[in-house]
Amino acid sequence: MQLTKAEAAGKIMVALDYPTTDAAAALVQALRGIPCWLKVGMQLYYAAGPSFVAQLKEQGYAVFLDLKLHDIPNTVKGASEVITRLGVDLFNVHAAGGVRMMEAALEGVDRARAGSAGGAPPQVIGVTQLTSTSRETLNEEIGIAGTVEDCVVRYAQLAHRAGLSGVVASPLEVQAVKTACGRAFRTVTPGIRPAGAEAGDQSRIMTPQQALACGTDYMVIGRPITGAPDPREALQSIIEELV
Ligand SMILES: O=c1ccn([C@@H]2O[C@H](COP(=O)(O)O)[C@@H](O)[C@H]2O)c(=O)[nH]1
Repeated sequence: MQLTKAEAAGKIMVALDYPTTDAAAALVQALRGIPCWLKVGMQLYYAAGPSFVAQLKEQGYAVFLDLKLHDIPNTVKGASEVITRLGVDLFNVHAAGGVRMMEAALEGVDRARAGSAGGAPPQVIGVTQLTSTSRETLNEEIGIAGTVEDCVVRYAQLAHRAGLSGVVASPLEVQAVKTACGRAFRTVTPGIRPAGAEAGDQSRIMTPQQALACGTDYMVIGRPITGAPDPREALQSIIEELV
């Protein structure tokens, strides 16, 4: 599939993993005009809170709030209701919480929407196995037998059954997830490393080009951009690789 630069940028979610609003705002400023998504994870959200999310939305960005909810259904429902009111485009819950918990997240979205003036609801996706998890960790520490792919597909099927829009998985599992849950079921893939970049704590990785060839819908990319001497240039060169 031939992508335009704007389409390629729209597949990239830049992970704003920073400890302060100022540091995150500086990165956002550096990327100005590139129509990528922005991902706010735990570190930045705990530091900056809802007001920073609101600022990103005011600037016109599509925002993925990556808080990975995992609690009893009633608590997840309440948190999802509040998150929906923030106006984010996408948020996630752990598929390991089970079907009922994931359904509760969607009920929270519906409850927020019932009292609102409208606008598109956020999509909710399920985290399968973290991209830092290797087969050894899965089998020997966590105690789940079988391959990582088997486990990811099982969790994806639970998320699908609950009615979620897709999952977070590594690009290595995209094809298996699509086969099991259908092409419309979204895959959001961290574990992206341009050729030569350090894997760091990520275990299941692919280059942006490989991930695109596997059919990923969105690529989450943090340190290869945020840790680069020129983050804007780093993002642009990834986009060039995809067109
Ligand atoms: O399985 C998962 C789920 C979430 N993440 C998040 O994605 C980014 C990846 O950052 P890099 O610097 O490109 O490794 C980060 O915010 C994680 O919290 C993930 O990596 N794996």
